[in-house]
Amino acid sequence: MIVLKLGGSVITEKDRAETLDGEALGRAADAVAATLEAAGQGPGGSEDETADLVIVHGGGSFGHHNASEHGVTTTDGTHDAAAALEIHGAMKTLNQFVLTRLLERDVQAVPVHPFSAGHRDETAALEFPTGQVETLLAEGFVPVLHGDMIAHAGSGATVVSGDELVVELARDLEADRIGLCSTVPGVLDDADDVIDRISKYKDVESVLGASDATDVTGGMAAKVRALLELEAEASIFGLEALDSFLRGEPAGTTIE
Ligand SMILES: Nc1ncnc2c1ncn2[C@@H]1O[C@H](COP(=O)(O)OP(=O)(O)OP(=O)(O)O)[C@@H](O)[C@H]1O
Ligand SMILES: C=C(C)CCOP(=O)(O)O
Repeated sequence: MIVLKLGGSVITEKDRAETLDGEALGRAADAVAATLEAAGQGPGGSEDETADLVIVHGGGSFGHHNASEHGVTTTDGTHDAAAALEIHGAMKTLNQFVLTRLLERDVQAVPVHPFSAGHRDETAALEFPTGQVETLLAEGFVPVLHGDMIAHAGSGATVVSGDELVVELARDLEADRIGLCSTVPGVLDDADDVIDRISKYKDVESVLGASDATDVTGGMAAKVRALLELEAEASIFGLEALDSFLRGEPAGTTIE
């Protein structure tokens, strides 16, 4: 079981509103298709083995810009349905691009829109039932989720990041491999070298920042913090290492 996040910073041009990075998305889709084919789920595969894969994608220049304009974050919500729908709509547009690129490569990708599936309680804890994802996997689909809006008790609707969804899914589905593919080759130290392993937040706190682009969900700092909550190891790596990650090889930074 692999849970893979395709970061919005990879598949879009994050500093230009609603602009896809079609080439990068195509490369990511190629890597996914090749992995499934090797495991027998693609057009040339033997179907003797299967590789369960759940994909989550982030927002990049879809979603973050809209959320920022409406002052909506993971903690500051809105009761304005039009604002919520605009943010959700931007994410669904990007989701459609991702699904199309995967379907073109015979990956049996189907959407799961988190706005219709989960909620946060009064303490902001995320409740995300995964029965639909498990059923889709068992039926041979590749569920494709995305950062989205989510009902939030007492705050209307807030943003849920793809990173939070990765953590929930990885825990519930007992993922063997968890990867965040981002626009950087890993978590970088203050000399811009990739940090090999991270086991404590305080060891790297001083080098962790937000995203360079418009981002309402906390950038690298939020990613590392979220992944450290998991018992299983997770990796943060760049697009050039996606093939290696999917093959089960080390990639980028390992979060223990
Ligand atoms: N120490 C660090 N190492 C690497 N990147 C860092 C670091 N500190 C801050 N960053 C920023 O974090 C960004 C990656 O986080 P970001 O949330 O933009 O990624 P993403 O998940 O790919 O995109 P999205 O949130 O749109 O899905 C990098 O592009 C960089 O600007
Ligand atoms: C901005 C929205 C709606 C989702 C952001 O998801 P992320 O890019 O994974 O943090």
